[in-house]
Amino acid sequence: MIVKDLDIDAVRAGLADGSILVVDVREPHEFAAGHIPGSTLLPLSQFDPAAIPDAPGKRIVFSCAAGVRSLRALEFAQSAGLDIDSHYFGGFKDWAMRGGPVER
Ligand SMILES: O=S(=O)([O-])[S-]
Repeated sequence: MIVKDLDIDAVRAGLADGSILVVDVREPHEFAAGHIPGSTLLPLSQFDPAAIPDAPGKRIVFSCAAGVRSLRALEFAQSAGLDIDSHYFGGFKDWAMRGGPVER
């Protein structure tokens, strides 16, 4: 499996220049309580690689609470033959702890 661990600076930069789409694989209630602005929800519990949004020109970056489920999502996506290799290893906990803006 190929894994690129992105830190908060890489995620912030990618969101700022529009080069990434953050796909949040937490559960809906976690997403509703707060998420990274511009991220989209695709819970790992119902993970369907075909449901990963089509984001031309953007790199898909999985994110969860603390990097465990996002790694699983990478595994599922790569098993399905998708060219997705990046996750935010610190996840939303890191984002919120470091003062990243939170959307509800
Ligand atoms: O979201 S998590 O699986 O890292 S706790």
